[in-house]
Order: sequence, then structure tokens, then C-alpha cells
Amino acid sequence: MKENEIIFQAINIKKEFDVTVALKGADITLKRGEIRGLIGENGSGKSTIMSIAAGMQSATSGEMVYKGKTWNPTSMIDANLQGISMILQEANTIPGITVAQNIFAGREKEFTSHGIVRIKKMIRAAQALLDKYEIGYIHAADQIDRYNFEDRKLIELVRCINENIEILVVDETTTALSHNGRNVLYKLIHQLAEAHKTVVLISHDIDEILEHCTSLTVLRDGEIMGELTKEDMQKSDIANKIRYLMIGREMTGDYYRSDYDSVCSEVSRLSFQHVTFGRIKDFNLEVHAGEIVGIGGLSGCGMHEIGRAGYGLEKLIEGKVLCDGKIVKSCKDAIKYGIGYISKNRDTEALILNGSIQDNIVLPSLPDLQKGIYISKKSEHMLSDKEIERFHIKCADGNQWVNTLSGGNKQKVSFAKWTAKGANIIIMDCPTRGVDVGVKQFMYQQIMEMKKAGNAILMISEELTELIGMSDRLLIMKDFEISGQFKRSSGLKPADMINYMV
Ligand SMILES: Nc1ncnc2c1ncn2[C@@H]1O[C@H](COP(=O)(O)OP(=O)(O)OP(=O)(O)O)[C@@H](O)[C@H]1O
Repeated sequence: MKENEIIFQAINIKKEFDVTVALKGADITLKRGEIRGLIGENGSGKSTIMSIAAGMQSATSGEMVYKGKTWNPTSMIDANLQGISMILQEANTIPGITVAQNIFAGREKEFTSHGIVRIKKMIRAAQALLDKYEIGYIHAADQIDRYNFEDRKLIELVRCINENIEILVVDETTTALSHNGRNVLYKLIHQLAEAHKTVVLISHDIDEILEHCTSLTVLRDGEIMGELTKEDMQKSDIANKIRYLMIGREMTGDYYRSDYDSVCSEVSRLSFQHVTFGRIKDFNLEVHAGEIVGIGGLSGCGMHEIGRAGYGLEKLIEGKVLCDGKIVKSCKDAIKYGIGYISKNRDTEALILNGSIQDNIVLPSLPDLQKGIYISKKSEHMLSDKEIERFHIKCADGNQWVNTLSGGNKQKVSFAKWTAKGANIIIMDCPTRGVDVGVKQFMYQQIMEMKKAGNAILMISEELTELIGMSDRLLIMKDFEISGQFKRSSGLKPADMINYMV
């Protein structure tokens, strides 16, 4: 086994989905021991090419070679057993069974004797793996449903790594992970590379790619636009070059907001008063008209729960959430009072996957479009088309089902449904998860427009730079309560906040 030996090649891969051409003849060559970054705009074909390599779907045409032989895996399990595994963007664990059964899904034979699966043996083996990757707080015997999205991603990671592993593909996973989870992932990919295994890291985060990858492939619109070596990646101004290769033009204008003026109205639009539920005790917060309040913290600090409570999704034991003075008891109330909510759990809470883009975008706006008992199809169509164009949602048209969109384009739909509605209070939980830099910039500008229009915004995020870049006021949560508060200032740095988080 030699460093730099070619382990995998995809040659002239084309992939068509009816009218959508996802890959237009892409080539990719992977070597042993490299950590290859894969970057490109939303919908450029990153997940598609790697999912073909990992047995999730087949190409329309083209050829693949793995370890010197033609490669045509029949399924993801087949690919996994032969050494190519992929962690998908969305949760891919099987509900209703244990963590151990998830880790060894498809490998039950290894624990079977006389036709019976030796559950205890499987649990011991799974726990040994969890401990090895320093996530032993996850118990192999527990039902998987007990664990949150971040932990389930880590369980998937453990599942992907078996003794045959040769190539691990990590698809836009870090944004779904907590700080600790990211460190587990980074440590693991470096260990794999040191053991001459290959890692493909699909990411929109240029800093992350420059820090962890040893080479980079840039995709645009189904085509490879460039390949950079480690030396190329160390050159000055490389981040701009990567952006240029990705989007085909220079990015201009502000990325985050450029002002440090955190003036807002004194009128409270969204108010949490003595809110108590689950592990949250006596939580108080006012979000004013024209204010962006950011909440950050480590996973499990309670910030996501606060977002849910603001939208009426949590049953409070004490206290209340008020919107313009009216009590929000349910999400029905929240929508009625003009609150929008972008859930972090995109596929399970934010979107109807088996629905069209148009149905998803217009859903919260239906009462506004209603004339008597009638809702005109034309008005739905117009509203949805406007948002599709504004957000550059990559699709055939508004009738395309959301489950066929790329991850970032799904995220745009979940954002666009609230801009379509004109919600004047928006709770955003990880609003830019999985979107490319160009769209991020656009979303930040939209958030600023909302602020200028006097809307109240509660932005919950695991990206401290995003919170610092956009918030008028930034709260850090730890152990389900506010541990630190910061006012907008040009000198604020992520390092100022870490002590309040851990
Ligand atoms: N099952 C499908 N049916 C129709 N179109 C599809 C399907 N799967 C993917 N596509 C389309 O193929 C294109 C490439 O999607 P892909 O998921 O590979 O993009 P990506 O580069 O990974 O994007 P992102 O950064 O948003 O995750 C997109 O236009 C997407 O809508």
C-alpha cells in the first residue's frame, strides 16, 4: 500500500434526472492518504458524484475504477462492506432500533451463531467503537431515538468506519455537528489519512477546507472547474480564487453586515417571560423591533429548545412567550401572529419533503392568498416563482419535489417560505446550514433588510462568526441558561465567548 497510489477514479460521469443534468461528464481521481476537499455552489453535483461512488445511485453514463477494478456497487451497504462509505447530509440512522444495531446494520452476520444474533456481543463491540472514538457517553444499548441530531451523526460516522474502510466521504456534516462533534470528526479524518486511507470532505466552509484538506476539487454546474494541490492551497489570496472558481465571478459587497450601530426600537416584539420547560428554568429574553438577537453555545446548551419554545412547539410548565403582547401557545398562534421559524431539523421539521417546492413555499402564506373560500393557483404560482428566482433555487420549476433538491437548495426553500409570507418576527435556527458562500451573503443581506424594516430576528447558530457578524446583541448559553451577553462591537471575537460556552 503506497501513499499517493491511485485508489479511485470516476471517468466522464454523467447523471441526468429528467430535464436536470446534475453531472456533465465529471472526472475525479483519488489517491491514498489524501483528504480531498470538494466544494461548489449548491446544486453543483458534489453529493451526486460521491453518492454514485458510494453505491447510493448509479450514473447515467461513465465509468468508475476502484483498487484497479471496474466499480459498480449495488448499494450503499455493498460499497460500505467493500470499503467506500458516505455520511449523508441528513440524518441517515434507522429509528426504532438500538445504537448498536444501527452501527452494525448490514453486518449482523458477524454476531450470529446458530441463526441467532448475539445482541450482547454486538452491544459490547459497538460500545468499544464508541469509546475508541471518545464518544462513549453514547450508550450502544440505548434506542437511537433517545439521541439528538448531532449524536446520531456521530453514530453514523462510527457505522461508516469498519476494518475495510478505504474511502470515507463526509457530506456537509460539520455544520450539523457541535464543537465537540467537529473535533471528533477532524481527529478521525486525520487518523484515517495517516493510515493511508482517503477522505473526501464536502464542505462550503473554505477555512475548514484550507485547514484540513490536502487537495481540493471545485465543481460548478456539474463540471470540474479546477483541482488544487496542497501547495496551491497555501498561496495567498487562495480563498478568493476558490470562490471565483466556484461561482465564476468575483464576489463583491459586504458579506456580513458592515455597521456597528446596534440601535433598535424599544418595542418588544417577542418576549420570553419566566419560561420554564424541560431543563430550561426561568428563561427571560426580549427581542425588539429592528433587532437581531443571536444565541450561541455548544450543542445541548438549550438554545435550540428556546427557538422551538418561541414558535409554540414546547409545552411550558411555567412562564409565557408573547408576540406583540399576545400569548403564543402553539405554532398555529405563532403563524397567526406573524412569527416564522426555520428549524435546524430541515428534513423532519422545516419541510414537507414529499411536496413540491411551490407547496412548501406558499404553505404559511395560504391564509393571506385566500379570497373567500378560493385560493387562486396563479397567485400561489407567482409567489413561489418570485422566491425561486430571488434565492436562485436550482430546480426545473416549482413543481419539482423538495426531496429531489440538493441540501443547500432545500435550505433556501425553508428560508424562502418565511420571506414569501413576510413574517415580521423570525426565529432562525442555523439558517445558513449547508448553503454556499454566494447564497449565504444573499441571506445575510435579506436578514439586514428584515432588520431595517423593523422586524425582530432571533438567530440561533453554532457559527460564532456568523453570530458576531450579524447580531446586535449576542447571548451565549450554557447548561440551559444564559451564561454571557455581548453587545455588537467591531472588536468582538469568538475567543471572547469560549469561556462562557464550556
Ligand atoms: N433525485 C433527484 N431528482 C431530480 N433532481 C435531482 C435529484 N437528486 C439530485 N438532483 C439535482 O441534481 C443537482 C445536483 O445535486 P447535488 O445534491 O449533487 O448538489 P450539491 O452540489 O451536493 O449541492 P448542495 O451544496 O446544495 O448539497 C441539483 O440540481 C439537484 O436538484
